[in-house]
Amino acid sequence: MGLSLEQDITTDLRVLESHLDGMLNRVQHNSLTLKRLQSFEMRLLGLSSLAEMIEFILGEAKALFDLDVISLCLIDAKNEIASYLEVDNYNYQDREGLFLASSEWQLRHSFGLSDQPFLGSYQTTACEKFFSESNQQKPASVVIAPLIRRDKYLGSLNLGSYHNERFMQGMATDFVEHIASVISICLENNLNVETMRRTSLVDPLTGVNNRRFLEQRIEEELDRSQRNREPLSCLFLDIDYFKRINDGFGHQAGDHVLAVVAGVIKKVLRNNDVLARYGGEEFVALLSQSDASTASEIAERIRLSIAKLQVEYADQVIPVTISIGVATYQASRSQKKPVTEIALQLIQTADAALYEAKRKGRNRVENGGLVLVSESV
Ligand SMILES: Nc1nc2c(ncn2[C@@H]2O[C@H](COP(=O)(O)OP(=O)(O)OP(=O)(O)O)[C@@H](O)[C@H]2O)c(=O)[nH]1
Repeated sequence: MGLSLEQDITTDLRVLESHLDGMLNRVQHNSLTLKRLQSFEMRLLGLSSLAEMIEFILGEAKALFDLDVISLCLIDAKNEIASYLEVDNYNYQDREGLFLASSEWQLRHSFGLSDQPFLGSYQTTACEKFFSESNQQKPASVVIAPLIRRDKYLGSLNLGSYHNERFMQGMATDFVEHIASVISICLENNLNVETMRRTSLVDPLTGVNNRRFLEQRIEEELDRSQRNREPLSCLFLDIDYFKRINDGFGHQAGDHVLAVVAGVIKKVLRNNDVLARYGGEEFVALLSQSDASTASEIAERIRLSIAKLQVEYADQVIPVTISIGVATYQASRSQKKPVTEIALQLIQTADAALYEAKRKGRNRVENGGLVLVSESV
């Protein structure tokens, strides 16, 4: 009797011990998960661009949370996200796991998604939209968590596992809801920052960049041109007799001409060239990897395209011409100077060439040549 009681107690103790071990393991596991989550959040909050944020979520979260598949769907009704990413040279169209949806309803309708995360088995018709990578194995169970901020639906975070039991209906969703809410805050913040960054550097009338942007970019372009020993050309463009257009057709017609002319110049330039409205009816373009003769050819193409324009406004046709001054910085043939000094020289030389073009009768291109040419070369 005494022995059997002792045996019972020993067995109970062993069971208790193993329960305790199990609990300790779970506590350790949870504390590790919590630490990982905190570090994920801290790093996420420190990111300052949309592209960085997308890369971080798609790249790091998969390993961090031991997922087989992850994707991010962002609502981009006004095509803003696409244009921000494009400007940053982020190849969003080929980024595996990133989807831009044109409307909130596209998601809500296709999935019947409420404000709560969906957890459960992968269902082809419903889930395909969120996990539609070409040759990738489809997940067996998924979580689709809406990203919502101030009642606005921003997209969804989609997690998948090849194991059927990883995400099952009825499981607690606090963890994923928490991550989704932190991502939503970061997404909203980054979108606001990107919008502010662009609007403060864009001229609202013409949609091209403003002088502030040019002043930032010209130094970066010169740095690059020095590093790669490549030429950089600058065009100074000014609409001819613009005052007459304003006086003859009205200020609004003048505004319309400015926007049309900016559009034509932009069309002739390459995507990576810089175009900025410098002042009233003046524009400056920076052409990377373009020597003096290439720059003159491009300027001539712009001049011709504008001379051929038929700008229509309020049933009237407004004739427009433009004069262009060209200047080129050739790293291999120039004196070593700080980029701020080169920038100033480049713009001043192009401006002086423009003045020549005006003096010689307008609707023409004048080339001011190379800046800061070194005597020793
Ligand atoms: N409509 C409109 N006019 C502007 C804007 N900014 C500047 N202007 C006008 O642009 C005109 C520039 O005139 P001028 O500097 O005399 O030069 P111009 O008439 O183009 O003559 P040239 O440059 O010598 O061929 C001025 O009448 C300005 O009021 C703008 O945003 N919209």
